[in-house]
Amino acid sequence: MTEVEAAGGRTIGRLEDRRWIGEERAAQLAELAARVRELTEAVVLTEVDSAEIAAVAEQVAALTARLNAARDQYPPMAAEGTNGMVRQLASPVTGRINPIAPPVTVTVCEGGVVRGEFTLNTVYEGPPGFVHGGVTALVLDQMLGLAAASGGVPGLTATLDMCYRRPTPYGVPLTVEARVTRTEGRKTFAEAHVLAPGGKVTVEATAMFVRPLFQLPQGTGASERN
Ligand SMILES: CCCCCCCC/C=C\CCCCCCCC(=O)SCCNC(=O)CCNC(=O)[C@H](O)C(C)(C)COP(=O)(O)OP(=O)(O)OC[C@H]1O[C@@H](n2cnc3c(N)ncnc32)[C@H](O)[C@@H]1OP(=O)(O)O
Repeated sequence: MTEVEAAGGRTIGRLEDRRWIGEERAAQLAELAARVRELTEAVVLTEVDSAEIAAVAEQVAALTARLNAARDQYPPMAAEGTNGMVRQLASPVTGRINPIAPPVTVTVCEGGVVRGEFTLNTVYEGPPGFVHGGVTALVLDQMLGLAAASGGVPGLTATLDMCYRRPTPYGVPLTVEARVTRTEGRKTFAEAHVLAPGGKVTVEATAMFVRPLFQLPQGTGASERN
């Protein structure tokens, strides 16, 4: 596969530089990421005393050092999913090995709808009691991009327009649905929304993706499962 370069010659990614990891290791890292997500929320919510906070900080630093004993400079990929798309295991949205990803579980449905299921915890709070709007924008951008990749032309986000209808609650199951509305040459237009329990739309988004002129690696993107 050829090197992928952005305008100006900056290398943005070479799939052959990535480690390709199997199901067993991906599942093990996903388990670790799940524990780190719990840790992250515990940090935000803890009420233990300051001596205990200092002791835990020391232990966490030691654990980080253990993981860094052998580390790569790029996140790993996993073997191809269906649709011939590479699974970006460390996506900040769908990547189950990435502790900052909720993660969103994605399904490509009949009729070109790409559906994501996820729950956000208190770590993602924006206005008190509700999800940060930048977090729903992140999720919507990814889902719109996946819709473009699976039903249109894969590309980079050129525009992303958000419309926040209602506050999005955290701690409850949320659904996001995205689909392509049209394609024009290198441009793919898509729309998406977030649904709270009961089916109320909380956020709507539209986006345009442009296939860049530099060569994209075959199958770059994420599949319907990570
Ligand atoms: C190793 C990875 C490789 C990439 C993998 C992609 C595959 C995806 C697969 C799976 C998806 C997974 C999910 C991902 C979801 C998350 C996506 C992100 O987070 S993307 C990061 C944020 N976005 C950027 O960083 C873009 C920065 N911008 C650019 O790089 C350029 O501006 C780009 C590529 C968008 C367009 O640049 P030009 O030089 O190729 O094209 P020009 O000639 O400027 O525009 C082409 C047409 O588009 C219009 N256009 C471009 N930008 C526009 C804009 N902002 N507003 C309106 N129109 C725009 C132009 O007017 C033109 O239209 P006319 O052909 O004349 O009709």
